[in-house]
Amino acid sequence: MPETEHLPEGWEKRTSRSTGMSYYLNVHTKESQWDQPTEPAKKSGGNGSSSDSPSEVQCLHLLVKHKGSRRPSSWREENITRTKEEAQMLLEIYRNKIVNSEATFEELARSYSDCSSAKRGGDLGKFGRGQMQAPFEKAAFALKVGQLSDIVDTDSGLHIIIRKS
Ligand SMILES: O=C(O)CN(Cc1ccccc1)C(=O)c1nc(-c2ccccc2)[nH]c1C(=O)O
Repeated sequence: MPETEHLPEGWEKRTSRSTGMSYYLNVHTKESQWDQPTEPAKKSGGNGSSSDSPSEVQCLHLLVKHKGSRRPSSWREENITRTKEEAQMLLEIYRNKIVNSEATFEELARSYSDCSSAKRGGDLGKFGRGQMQAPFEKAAFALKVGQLSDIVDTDSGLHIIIRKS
């Protein structure tokens, strides 16, 4: 049930089922955002595209590499020897902690991601189509704002992704 609070016209406060984090839904365009709105909700998509197919997304990710990764090395471990199955098990543990609100995505990415973005809590910033490996792009652009992905397999390793905007 959407929570109500003193919001500008056309906005509803929602809570992400996967992370428990609050976000704001524009009831006209169905676009959503993390930041509390200060202006009335616009009645049409910003660049003409609906939120169903955004031109760019902003995501965090947590990468767990394995011995079959294209570059089995990271800031955490010079020579990564874990198997792909072990990487899968680790990510399932991390994902469950996030879903159960035992830890935040950022905390776990900062500690355990094998990507250089770990130091930014896994933040990749905004990216458009054609910038990331295909499986990563497909998963990221399929997410709603606030949604946590299943485990995604790329040449770099195994990932979980959360969409911020
Ligand atoms: O795949 C490779 O041959 C090497 N890479 C690519 C890379 C290496 C350094 C910085 C960014 C990307 C990685 O393994 C890698 N991929 C990523 C990645 C993959 C998908 C989405 C975002 C980042 N991060 C890293 C990293 O070391 O930090």
